[in-house]
Amino acid sequence: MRASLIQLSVDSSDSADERRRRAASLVRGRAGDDLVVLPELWTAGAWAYDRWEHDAEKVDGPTAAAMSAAAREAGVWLHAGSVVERGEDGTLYNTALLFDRAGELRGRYRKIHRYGFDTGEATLMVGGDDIVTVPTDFGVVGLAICYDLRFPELFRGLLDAGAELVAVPAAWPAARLTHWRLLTRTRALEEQVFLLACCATGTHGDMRQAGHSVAVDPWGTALGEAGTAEETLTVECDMAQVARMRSELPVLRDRVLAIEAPRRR
Ligand SMILES: NC(=O)CCC(=O)C(=O)O
Repeated sequence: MRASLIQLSVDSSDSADERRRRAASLVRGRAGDDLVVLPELWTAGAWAYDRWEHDAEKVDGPTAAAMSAAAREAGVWLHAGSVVERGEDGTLYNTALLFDRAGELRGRYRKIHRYGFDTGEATLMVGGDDIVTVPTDFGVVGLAICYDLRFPELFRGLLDAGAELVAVPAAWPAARLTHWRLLTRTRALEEQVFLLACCATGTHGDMRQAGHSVAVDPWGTALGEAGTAEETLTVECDMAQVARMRSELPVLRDRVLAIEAPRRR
């Protein structure tokens, strides 16, 4: 299985329309890949809160239309990162979209954990409720977004729902690159999944993005890691490695599901 992570630059110097055109053209250039992944909120900008009301769109809005067409033209599964979704009642969500090779929307995940500690996303958006996995022709894909990386219970839920690969679009700040590196490897290793984490680069909302998109295998080894410029990282994933590792190092079998709280003396 061949996957590409398109590490887009999301910079205050260009517009959502320009980025949409650029992303569509980069996706069309990935014919022959099985899966292509884009970053979090790459149209509006994950840290450009002042753009969200303006750039919010319905789940079948302009980003979905452009990405569906690009997926179909390239014949790839496309994880189109996430968009600022405007729900039926006007509520905003951070929503990831997964299209199949025919451009059909096959997965939609509303980010469960909102970043901001009572500011930004945590106040402007509503969190989702559902764990989402999608069967594909190369394995079961689980969906998570950026800050979700800090919550292992979501990844355990994705594992229990059958995930063999988790795609994580992100807009992680450069200042916390150490956390990004640790968490991406750890989530892949603990769930014994491939983890494809596609981060934005560039600066918007005064926040410099980390870049360093990474593909990690179930052993916790990075198959490839991007730098800090806009670039496409392409890796080969041997999906059979998931079953092999789960059988050769069967730690998941040793889970104790009901751990009692320690007794106080
Ligand atoms: N966009 C995000 O979810 C940011 C997460 C973040 O900055 C962090 O967890 O640290």
